[in-house]
Amino acid sequence: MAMVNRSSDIVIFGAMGDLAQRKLIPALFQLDSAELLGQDTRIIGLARVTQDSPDFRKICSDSLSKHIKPAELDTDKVSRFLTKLEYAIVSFADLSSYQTLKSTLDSSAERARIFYYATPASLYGAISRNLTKSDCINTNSCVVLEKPIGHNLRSSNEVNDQVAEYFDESQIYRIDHYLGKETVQNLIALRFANPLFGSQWNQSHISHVEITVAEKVGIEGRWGYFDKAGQMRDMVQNHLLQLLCLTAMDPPDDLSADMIRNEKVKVLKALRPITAAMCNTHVVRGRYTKGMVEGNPVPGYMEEEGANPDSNTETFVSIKAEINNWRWAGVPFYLRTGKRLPEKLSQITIHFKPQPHFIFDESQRHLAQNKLIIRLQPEEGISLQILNKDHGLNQGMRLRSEALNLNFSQSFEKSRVPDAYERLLLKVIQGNQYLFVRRDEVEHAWLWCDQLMEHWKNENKAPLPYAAGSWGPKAADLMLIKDGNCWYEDQ
Ligand SMILES: NC(=O)C1=CN([C@@H]2O[C@H](COP(=O)(O)OP(=O)(O)OC[C@H]3O[C@@H](n4cnc5c(N)ncnc54)[C@H](OP(=O)(O)O)[C@@H]3O)[C@@H](O)[C@H]2O)C=CC1
Ligand SMILES: O=C1O[C@H](COP(=O)(O)O)[C@@H](O)[C@H](O)[C@H]1O
Repeated sequence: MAMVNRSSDIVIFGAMGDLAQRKLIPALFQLDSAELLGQDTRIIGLARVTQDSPDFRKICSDSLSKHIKPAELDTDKVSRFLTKLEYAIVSFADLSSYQTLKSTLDSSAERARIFYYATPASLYGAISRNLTKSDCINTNSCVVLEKPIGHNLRSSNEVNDQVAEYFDESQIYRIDHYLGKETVQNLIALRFANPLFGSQWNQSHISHVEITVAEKVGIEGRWGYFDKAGQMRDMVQNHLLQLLCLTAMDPPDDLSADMIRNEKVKVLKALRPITAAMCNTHVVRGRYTKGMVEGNPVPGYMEEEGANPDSNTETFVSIKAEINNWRWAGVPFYLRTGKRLPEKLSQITIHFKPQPHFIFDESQRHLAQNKLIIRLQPEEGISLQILNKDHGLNQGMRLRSEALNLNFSQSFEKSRVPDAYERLLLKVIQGNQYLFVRRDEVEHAWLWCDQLMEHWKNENKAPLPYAAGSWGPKAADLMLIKDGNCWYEDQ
C-alpha cells in the first residue's frame, strides 16, 4: 500500500551546483510527479548567487528539460512542481545571512525540515552550527550529508564530530548513492528471500566474488576535486565497500536500519588489513594514458584540463580483498574500479565452486561452474549462468553454458526504474535511515583504506599506466590469473 508522505521543507544548500541541478531537482520532480512528496512540500534552494525565486525556477525548469526524458515531462506536472520551489540567498559560512532562511521556513514546529548539504564537506560543520544558532532547527529536522566525508579517517571524524555537536546520529543521513540503486536493493531480496541462495552463500559453495564498477568517463572537468581524491577515495572507500558489505554480510534479524548497518559494520571490521608486503600481490593502482573510447581519441589523465605535472593520483584500483570470518575464509573478493574503461558497467559476479566430481568430457571441465551476475548498470538485472545439455541427436553429452536472465527493464516494463536519488530522497522524507551510512561504517571503511593508502604514500610509486579504453593495467588481470581466475568479461 502506498504511504502518505509527510509534507516537508526541503532545503538544498548548494542549489545551483552540479549535484543539485543534475540529480536532486530531477529526482524531486519525479517524486512529485508520482505524488510521493507531501502535498504542500516546499523546496528551498540556497546559494550565494543574487537571484530571486522566479530566476531559480527558470534554472530548475531548464535542468528538468536537460535531465528528464521528454515523455516524462508532463507540462502540468512541471508547472505544479515549479510552484513548490523557492530561493534564498545565503552565504553558508556567514551566520547573519541565515535570517533570510529562517523567515522563509514554515514556522510550524512539527513540520519536517530536511537540510540537504550539497556542498563541499568542509562546510558541513559551519552549516550545522549556523542552522542551530539562527534557530532554523525544529523538533523534526534532519540533515543529509553528501560524500566524500573527509579525506581520511581523521578528517572524516572532524567533520562528523562537527555535525554531531548539533545533530543526533538518528537525524543524520549520509548518502552513498549506490545504496539507492534498484539492483543494490534487490541484492537484499535475492539473498535473504530465496532459500536457494541463502544456503549456498558461503565459502563451502562460492569460490570467489568480483565487484566491478567501470566508468567510461574520465575526469569531466573535475580535475581539481578528483586529483585530491583519486579512485580509492572517490569510489572504493564508499561505493565498492558498500557493495562488498551487502554481498558479504550475514542475514540481519530484520530490515531495520540498525540491524542492516550492524551486519555491514561486522564485514568492514573483518576485512583483512592489507600490509605493505601485500601491496604487490593484492593491489593494482593505475592511471589512464591517452587512448580511444568508443572510437574517439581521448586525452590521458595528465593531459586533462587543469592537470598538475606532479600528480601521483590513481584513476584505477583493483584489490584482492579478504574477509576474515567463518562465512568467507579463503574466498577472495576482487574489487575493480576505474575511469576511462571501455564501458560503463557495474556488476557483482558470484562464482560458485564446481561439483566435487566431474563426469562429463574433460575438455569441458572449464565450463563447470555456475555464476550469478548481479548487474547494477547499465541494464539492471540478474543472470544465473547454468549448464545445459547441448540440443541435438548426435552430439553426445555436450555441455552448454546458458543464462537465466531477469532484465528489470523488460520484466517491469510498465514501471520506470527510478534513479537512486529518488529512492534516497523518498527514504529521507519517510524518516527511514536504512539506505544511509552510519558513522561507524564510514570510520571502518576509512580505517581499511587509510592503511592501504599509507603504503602507497611510503612506496611513492607512480600508478601503472593503462590506455584509455582498456580494462586497466595488465597487472590487474595477472592478479587473478595467479589465483587461476579471470575477470568475468575476459572469459
Ligand atoms: N556532482 C556530483 O555528481 C556529485 C557530488 N557529490 C558531492 O556533492 C557535493 C556538491 O557537489 P557539486 O554539486 O558537484 O559541487 P558544485 O561546486 O557544483 O556545487 C556546490 C554549490 O555550493 C555552493 N557554495 C559553495 N560554497 C558556498 C558558500 N560558502 N556559500 C554559499 N554557497 C556556496 C556553490 O556556489 P558557488 O558556485 O557560488 O561557489 C555551488 O552552488 C560535494 O560534497 C560533492 O563531493 C557527491 C557525489 C556526486
Ligand atoms: O560518487 C561518484 O560516483 C560517480 C559514478 O556514479 P554512477 O552512479 O554514475 O555509477 C563517479 O563518476 C564519481 O566520480 C563519484 O564521485
